[in-house]
Amino acid sequence: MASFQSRTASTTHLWRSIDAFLPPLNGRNHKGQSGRIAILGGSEDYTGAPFYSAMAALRTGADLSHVICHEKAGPPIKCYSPELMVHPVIRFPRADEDAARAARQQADQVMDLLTHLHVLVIGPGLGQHPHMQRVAGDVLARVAADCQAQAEASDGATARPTGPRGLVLDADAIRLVCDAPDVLAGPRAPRTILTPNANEWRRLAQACDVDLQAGADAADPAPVPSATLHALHAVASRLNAHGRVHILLKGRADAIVPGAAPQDGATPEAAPPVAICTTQGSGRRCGGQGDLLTGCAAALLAGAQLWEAGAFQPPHAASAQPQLPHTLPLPLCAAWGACHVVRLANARAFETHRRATSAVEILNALGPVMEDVWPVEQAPSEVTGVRVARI
Ligand SMILES: NC(=O)C1=CN([C@@H]2O[C@H](COP(=O)(O)OP(=O)(O)OC[C@H]3O[C@@H](n4cnc5c(N)ncnc54)[C@H](O)[C@@H]3O)[C@@H](O)[C@H]2O)[C@@H](O)CC1
Ligand SMILES: Nc1ncnc2c1ncn2[C@@H]1O[C@H](COP(=O)(O)OP(=O)(O)OP(=O)(O)O)[C@@H](O)[C@H]1O
Repeated sequence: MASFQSRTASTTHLWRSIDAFLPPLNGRNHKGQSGRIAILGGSEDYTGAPFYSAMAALRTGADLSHVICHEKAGPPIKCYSPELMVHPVIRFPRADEDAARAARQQADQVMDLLTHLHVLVIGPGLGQHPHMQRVAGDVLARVAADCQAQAEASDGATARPTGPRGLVLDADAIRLVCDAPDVLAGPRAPRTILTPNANEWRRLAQACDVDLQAGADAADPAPVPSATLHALHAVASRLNAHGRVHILLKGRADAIVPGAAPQDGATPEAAPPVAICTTQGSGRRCGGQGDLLTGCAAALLAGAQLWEAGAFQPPHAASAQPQLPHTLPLPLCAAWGACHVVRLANARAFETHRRATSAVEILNALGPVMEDVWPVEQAPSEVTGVRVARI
């Protein structure tokens, strides 16, 4: 197998791109304009995962965070935080009910909740119960089809999208893609970031008929071996040949690779950009960290897509919206940014909590880390000035 021709995006370029598309906090935008996120997950067994994901989205700067979950997961998640909007609309069908019909009806309810949202995360705590998988699979297929249809309808017109145009798929939602590898194949499919861990990656590669042993070289000194990057590109391209799907493989170094059809005779500059995140975390590897990553990625992807749509009021009344300094794919930047801040938050939480570090401490470190990495710019005088009116 030929070695994979890719170019690694520089950290500075990734950082600057995120700096440009992070929603400005200048008092000129209204609630929801900095990102409306939903998490579809949360089952009888797993209620922490969607909580971590939804809260991480808020801590990364999204305005509104919804959790759409199983009816038995709703009450505990509501008790964890008053900040989340929790919709426990999934319930197991009764014995006398047609299971497929019940799943379709519940997927209808979910679709209604997704109207006007920017990014949907599917997977945290979803579990493998056939009914949860069926509802989530139905929603995934419909979001993908709606996004494609809306994009086609708005070609040459100004029609506005009504559902999420970005997806983050994790954990048991990756099974949905393994079961239906064509679900995201459209040229205008939602921009999607898949975030498999090592197990999920093996399953996904197998479903896409990509051999992880091909070209493997145990002596490859790179943080992410060339053969792995090649396989990531092959899987992402199998899922979508138009560059709409990115895979973020989590591990000692995180690799983010876009899919696209390789071009014959492409110059090195035209090679697909990949992002590698080796930011120092800590040795602590507690459950829930992947869930935090999904929420961060969703918030950043929402910001990127809103920036692209020109949705933000510029920082100052007379200024224009900042331009992206580099032409890196937006999901690549969002995914790298999420890896970077979650690793930094892990390290920061570990400084205090050491062996007791858990996902909640990492969540609490996210805000300070965001401020360290992308400080909120000095607000203009029109919003900082305090005037006391004397009557
Ligand atoms: N508090 C919560 O509610 C949490 C719920 N979670 C949910 O739990 C469900 C199942 O997650 P699991 O963590 O069991 O499934 P995984 O597929 O992540 O792990 C299954 C097994 O593989 C092992 N494993 C994990 N990462 C590995 C790696 N890099 N290399 C080698 N082996 C590895 C694990 O030790 C485990 O025994 C998902 O729905 C997930 O969303 C998790 O996200 C953790 C937190
Ligand atoms: N060996 C490692 N060293 C350093 N960081 C790691 C390592 N493995 C994973 N990470 C980081 O932890 C984060 C979550 O990855 P992880 O593999 O734990 O996901 P997960 O198994 O899906 O998590 P969850 O417990 O939420 O289901 C990623 O951002 C990754 O950067």
